[in-house]
Amino acid sequence: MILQGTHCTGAAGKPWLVFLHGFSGDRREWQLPEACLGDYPRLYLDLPGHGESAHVAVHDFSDMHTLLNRTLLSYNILTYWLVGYSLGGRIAMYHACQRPDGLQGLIVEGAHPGLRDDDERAGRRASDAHWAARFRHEPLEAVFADWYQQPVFASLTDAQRRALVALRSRNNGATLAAMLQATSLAEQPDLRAALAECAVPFFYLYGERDDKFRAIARELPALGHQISHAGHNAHRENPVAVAERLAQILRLSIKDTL
Ligand SMILES: C=C(O[C@H]1C=C[C@H](C(=O)CCC(=O)O)[C@@H](C(=O)O)[C@@H]1O)C(=O)O
Repeated sequence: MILQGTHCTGAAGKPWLVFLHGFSGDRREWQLPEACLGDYPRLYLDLPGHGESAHVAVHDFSDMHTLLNRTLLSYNILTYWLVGYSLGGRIAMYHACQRPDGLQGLIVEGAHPGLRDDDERAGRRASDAHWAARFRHEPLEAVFADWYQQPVFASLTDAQRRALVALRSRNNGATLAAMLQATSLAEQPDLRAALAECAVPFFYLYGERDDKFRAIARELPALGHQISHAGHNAHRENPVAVAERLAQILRLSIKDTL
């Protein structure tokens, strides 16, 4: 079993860029201008429980790491950069902390490195169990209408919320719920110490209107980049700025290694 994805060819000698979307998204959400990244080979994956990987399930982060490794191998991807948004960023950070062969760099957008406090974990576990029960048993339109009222999405306009609710309601509620709990922030180790020892270049993008993750960026041993005119989902709200920043990061990092 591997994850389904879309792969795009690139210039010889360039590392693969592997994109991991956020909770309730899918591979298609990375609508980044081809002009910025087109000469890199790219793989856009659907995470377990999502898109064309809806039938794929994982039990925990270790299982997700093993599945990602198997998927990369099946695409014969031997050297790559990981680009992960939110849930995809947490999965990418966990993967990087296992020091996988072939990983050249880590770019994370608006993702949490892990909770420090057991009470916080217990609270998050209960909250994610509540959301999971709603995703399993209620109409997705009603659940996502409440989901996008969470503080992390405070910067969204009503029109942006309506568009996201319509888009995200095409998911399978039961498989979303399973992934939400299997890879809940409550189940993720606190990765801060391991990230500080991260053996590859580590970059962290955040939307200028995403107060929560702008603050988290300051705690991390990563080069932080603010994306203007954007909230939590920066690549959706300002794809040009995200693509240009990715291209700059790659250009400068790969030049340094030549
Ligand atoms: C509510 C919080 O966390 C949830 C929101 C963001 C994460 C995500 O992937 C959402 C993607 C989107 O809807 O655009 C999600 C996750 O990391 O799994 C969280 O469950 C919060 O305040 O951190």
